[in-house]
Amino acid sequence: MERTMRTCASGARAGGVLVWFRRDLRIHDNEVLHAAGQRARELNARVDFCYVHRKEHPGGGSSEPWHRRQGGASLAFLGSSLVALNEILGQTWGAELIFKECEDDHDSVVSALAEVARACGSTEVYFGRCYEPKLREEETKAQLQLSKAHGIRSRGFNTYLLHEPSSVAIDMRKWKGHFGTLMPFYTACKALPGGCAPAFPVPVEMPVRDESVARERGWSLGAPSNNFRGFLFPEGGWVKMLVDSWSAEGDGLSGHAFGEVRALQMLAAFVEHKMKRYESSRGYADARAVSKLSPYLHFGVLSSRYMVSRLQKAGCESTSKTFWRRLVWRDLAYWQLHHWPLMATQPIRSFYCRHEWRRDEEALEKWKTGQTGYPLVDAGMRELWQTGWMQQNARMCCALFLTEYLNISWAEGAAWFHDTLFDADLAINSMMWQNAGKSGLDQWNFTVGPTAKSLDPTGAYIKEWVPELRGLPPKFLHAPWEATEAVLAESGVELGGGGYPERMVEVIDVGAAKVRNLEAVRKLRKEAKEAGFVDGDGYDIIKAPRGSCRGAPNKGLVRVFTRLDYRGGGGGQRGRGGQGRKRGGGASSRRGRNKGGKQGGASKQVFKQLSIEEAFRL
Ligand SMILES: Cc1cc2nc3c(=O)[nH]c(=O)nc-3n(C[C@H](O)[C@H](O)[C@H](O)COP(=O)(O)OP(=O)(O)OC[C@H]3O[C@@H](n4cnc5c(N)ncnc54)[C@H](O)[C@@H]3O)c2cc1C
Repeated sequence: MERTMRTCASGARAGGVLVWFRRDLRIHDNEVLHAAGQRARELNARVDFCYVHRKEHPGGGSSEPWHRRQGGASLAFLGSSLVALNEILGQTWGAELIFKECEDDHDSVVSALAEVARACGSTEVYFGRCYEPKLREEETKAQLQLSKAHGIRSRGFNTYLLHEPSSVAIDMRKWKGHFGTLMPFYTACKALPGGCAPAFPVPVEMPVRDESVARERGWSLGAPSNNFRGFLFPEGGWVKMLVDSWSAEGDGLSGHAFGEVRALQMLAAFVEHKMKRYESSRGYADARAVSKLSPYLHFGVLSSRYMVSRLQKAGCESTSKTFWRRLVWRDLAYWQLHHWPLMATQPIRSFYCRHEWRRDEEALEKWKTGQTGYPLVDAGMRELWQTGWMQQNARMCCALFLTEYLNISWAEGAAWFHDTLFDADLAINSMMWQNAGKSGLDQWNFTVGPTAKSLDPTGAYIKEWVPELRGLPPKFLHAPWEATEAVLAESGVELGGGGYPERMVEVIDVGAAKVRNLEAVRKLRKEAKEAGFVDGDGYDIIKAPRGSCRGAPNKGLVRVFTRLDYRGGGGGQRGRGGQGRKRGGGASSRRGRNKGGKQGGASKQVFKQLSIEEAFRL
């Protein structure tokens, strides 16, 4: 990045542009910065930069202690990213990031913005659009009130996604398969005019002020970092452990662990060293072939559009089709959130709200704290707690353990992940947990069982996160209960008592546990069938939200993928004894699956008897 210090000509008139950073905490590929710089030059004025922090995290709302609050871990990542942003603004243009804290309501955000704008003499506010329902609402309100009450113009830009969610509609005249999975979405994205816009370079010049507005007013600045740390890390302990675990992440990379410099270095290192191995090795829990870029993407420290252009140059589409589509999955999650704004808590297949989940606080707590007695699950959950991150197949393994084996609601799991993940992302987390709970658009057609060796063939991952088992010979690491008393004694391993926990009683027989869950799903689907939510071929039917597709038959009633074992057929999953489908292990490619026969089938008859309103009131 080229560094240029450019201050505003003395005597510049008031009337500048305030850049309101949100989920675009970077200076590379940021259209907001280009537009603001250009506009300020037209006005012969200055650009100022601010971040408005709602005291409650946007995903939150609970009154639990700070560190348990929704989004707690990702809040730590946010704080560190703001420190890094302030540093890079200073280094690049000699600018500062004004940090303004306010209450957790839209009016307070608008007041804070207006106060900063007034202090800076800004008459316009430019920002990157956000796509979570609460944040969308926030910006709509801000634009209206800034204009009406304060005479401040505002402009939003898409700095976050490859495609605006509202612009993508699946063409059901051309797509004959299931609705809402990756391929029809990807096809719809590719059909959009203009495709994905090119990435913006870092602006060479930026008209910024000489003096510090924040210091004059006694407001916080990004630097010194204590301002953020004092606010965001009040308890040390857990949060400090998370931040330190990422700061220690070396890979020979230099600089701040959380800013865009690090993200760009990580992307370059991924392309050079890991991309070729992604197809074959992405499924290992030890993260040897994945990018670990998720928190940077979540907060917009890394631009997804820039990432695509970098991957394109590196020939990713042919080297790793799966990685090439990862950011399409990300867009798909936001498209789902756009159309199902309540999907963090409400099943997309609405009738799955009748699923009889178990309520069992003790079991849930054991799962959260990595004390289930299944080493792979416990390793994942402990890594999550200690680092705020877990590899995708490990996430799936832990998620399926909760939903399919313990029959505890996906919503409980989603809430815990949302609190403890560094990359906690309302859209992606909700999509994945809905799928794990079978109420999402894409019921997972596989299982990653709690003893699946494919994630950790040598047991090194288990050894790292479950130190109680380190002495065991590798062949027993996934199932220590299979070791004889003599082997346990020789290895210095104790099961139960003060040692590693015995398996939870309800899942000692994993086969029976899965059958319990299968029966619960079949029961609710029986009722759903009577109500007309299941078509003649046994597929679930949902009503496609307005704007999500074109040309859907049956007044927008569309068929969604439904597992074979739910439809009454044999095992709907490949693999035996809880093994993952294949080593690469993703949730995608189910060859032939999406060619799903005729749309609607016999359900047309059923729906004739029930009005749509009646059906969807159920
Ligand atoms: C139960 C569960 C919960 C999850 N919750 C989150 C979450 O809150 N936030 C989050 O970012 N990811 C979530 N994921 C998706 C995925 O596990 C992570 O994105 C990935 O593990 C992050 O590691 P990475 O950056 O090395 O991924 P890579 O494999 O290197 O992929 C690169 C990027 O692509 C995107 N991506 C990858 N997989 C997916 C996916 N399935 N859906 C959408 N985008 C994807 C992410 O932005 C990721 O950083 C969840 C997965 C599961 C099974």
